[in-house]
Amino acid sequence: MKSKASAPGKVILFGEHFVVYGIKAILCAIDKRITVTAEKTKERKISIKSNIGKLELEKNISLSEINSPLKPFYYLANKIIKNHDIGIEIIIESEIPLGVGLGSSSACCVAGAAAISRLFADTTKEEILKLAIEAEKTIFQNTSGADCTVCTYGGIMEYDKESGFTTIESQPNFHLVIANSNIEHSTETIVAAVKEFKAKNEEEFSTLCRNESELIEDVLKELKDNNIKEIGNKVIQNQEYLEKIGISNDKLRDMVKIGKNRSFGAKITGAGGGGCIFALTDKSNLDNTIKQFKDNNYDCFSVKIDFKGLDTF
Ligand SMILES: Nc1ncnc2c1ncn2[C@@H]1O[C@H](COP(=O)(O)OP(=O)(O)OP(=O)(O)O)[C@@H](O)[C@H]1O
Ligand SMILES: C[C@@](O)(CCO)CC(=O)[O-]
Repeated sequence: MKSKASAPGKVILFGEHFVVYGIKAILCAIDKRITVTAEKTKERKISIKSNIGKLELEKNISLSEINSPLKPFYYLANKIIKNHDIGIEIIIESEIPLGVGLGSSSACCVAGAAAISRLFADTTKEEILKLAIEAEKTIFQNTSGADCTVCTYGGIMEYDKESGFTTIESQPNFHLVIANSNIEHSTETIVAAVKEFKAKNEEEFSTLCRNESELIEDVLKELKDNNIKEIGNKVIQNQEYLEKIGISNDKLRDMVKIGKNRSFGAKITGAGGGGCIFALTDKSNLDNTIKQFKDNNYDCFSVKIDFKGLDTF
């Protein structure tokens, strides 16, 4: 028997990094997915295959001995099958570029947790999310949990570490144009750099947290009225806060400038340091925004909000 699950990637619209320190963020799932297939095998091994590599190991190996990006899958498989006299084969297929802020790791953890656990039981989304966050912590200990949450439930939501998520019901009709700097980042490293910035600039950081929090409350109001122009202005404002905490660079700044030319606003999304920016558009300026990026030789594509979230089949 095979068990298959897919989960979407994500874009953080507002509040990355600050969310790690308890501030609310607004994020949405996007229509690019990772699909994981899991199958029980007679050979008592855990075998994982993906476009980024392969891993085949016995059960019950200590995680500290595993130095592979496929570690979250090993963690999930071992946790779930360790007391069963079987092995497991896991296959990963991805439409989400890796390490560029679009939530490839969370989509992997959510789809992996669902595909593997559902070989044995009808796990709920809540149980799957809990497993996925545990798995993500094997590569990124300090995760706020925001990414796995939106990859599980889909749609657009507000999220904070303490209260979890609330779905935003207005279902805005955005088109997001994503431009990729093609500079890979490690989320863990950038989050650690922000922690250092905070330690050296406590006062400035708490002012920025307050500003971000106010900005997010304003955006939540604008979302109710679908006021895309004003939301675009808030995107521009949020980018300024990200500049201040040091997660931007010359290439990202150039991309944001180009993105702003025709769209309602543009900013980094996710950890930064490299990765992607998005430009907020609707039908009226989608094509012109894409053209701006292409004319300047930047890789770009448009995405829409995914309202489905985790899918199992
Ligand atoms: N196709 C894939 N196959 C297997 N594992 C993958 C794949 N894509 C992503 N991953 C997992 O996700 C990790 C990349 O996570 P990272 O947090 O650095 O980037 P991201 O999730 O794309 O960006 P962000 O967290 O900023 O949204 C990889 O090291 C690997 O563990
Ligand atoms: C940078 C960060 O805020 C988002 C990464 O996609 C980290 C996190 O929320 O875990």
